[in-house]
Amino acid sequence: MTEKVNFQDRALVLTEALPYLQQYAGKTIVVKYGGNAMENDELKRSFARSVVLLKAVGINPVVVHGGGPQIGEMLNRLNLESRFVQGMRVTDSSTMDVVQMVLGGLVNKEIVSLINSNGGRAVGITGKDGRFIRAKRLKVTHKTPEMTVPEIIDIGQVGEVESVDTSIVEMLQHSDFIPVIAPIGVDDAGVSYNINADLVAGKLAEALKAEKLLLLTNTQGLLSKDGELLTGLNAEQVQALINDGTIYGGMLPKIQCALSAVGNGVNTALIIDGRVPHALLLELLTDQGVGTLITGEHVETVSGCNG
Ligand SMILES: Nc1ncnc2c1ncn2[C@@H]1O[C@H](COP(=O)(O)OP(=O)(O)O)[C@@H](O)[C@H]1O
Ligand SMILES: CC(=O)N[C@@H](CCC(=O)OP(=O)(O)O)C(=O)O
Repeated sequence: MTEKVNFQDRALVLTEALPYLQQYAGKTIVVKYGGNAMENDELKRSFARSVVLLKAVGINPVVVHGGGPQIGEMLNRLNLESRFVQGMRVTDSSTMDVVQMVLGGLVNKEIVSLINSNGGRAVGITGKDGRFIRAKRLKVTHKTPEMTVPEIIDIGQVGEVESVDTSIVEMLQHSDFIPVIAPIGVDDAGVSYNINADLVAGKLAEALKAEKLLLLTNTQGLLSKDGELLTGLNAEQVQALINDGTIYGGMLPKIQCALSAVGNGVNTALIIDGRVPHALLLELLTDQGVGTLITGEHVETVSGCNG
């Protein structure tokens, strides 16, 4: 009897997925997999299986990964310092070497292998491949009320995305591969740039005209100072939360790229908890959407409904 109920529950879950499968069939979903959401092997495996499942049912996932904690760990092993300014890693040339080793090598190939060993066909690239992510040096400034002009802070080889050539990603998608992208860009002179992975995911989602941008991180979503999930915010309210320090560090580029993406043609952006096993499937294919939804009009909390 118990078994019968279980089977019925499973069938219900599958039928519940039908409208979402129909809605997302053939659509591109850009998934940013944050280094903080890669907590353990089981979570990484469940992420890879979710990505493979999405591809198998006709959705086009494009993975952009981070790896901030993994870079930090390697810098530590090499006795090099990790320093951040406004959420961006200060990147001198030795740090850039480590960033390329860890993001383009270790992390990228681990995700590729996990997807492949779970039946998918992933290809890992950085923005230097085919020079598809053109970058320029990110200008960071700082101004206190006492200062008349902002001071420029040199944070080294940190880049922002200047343009994205989508042809290599589209070629992979059309050949049924799953692109797995490390956030490294290059300029005309061949200089490499360390780019925050949220910014790459946002710009790529815009360039690909993606249906959704999903940012998987290690919090439930955008939180207030009391740890409550935030709801119903517009861009101005978000700016106020940045000014009063509620949004800081790694959440800054996340919320900014999400707002930019939905302002530039991506239907919705969501910040979701990547520590929940199969968070991707829960968000996309069930009624149990979780996290903070960002649309053109406002930022809201999704719970019990799919954004
Ligand atoms: N208002 C906020 N709500 C949730 N997290 C926040 C907020 N402000 C700052 N953060 C920080 O942002 C972090 C997520 O960004 P980050 O560390 O870069 O993760 P990821 O590796 O997933 O990109 C959270 O762990 C938290 O420390
Ligand atoms: C400029 C800059 O800060 N780049 C990031 C790139 C990795 C990243 O963004 O990783 P997460 O998504 O895990 O935070 C860094 O060096 O940590």
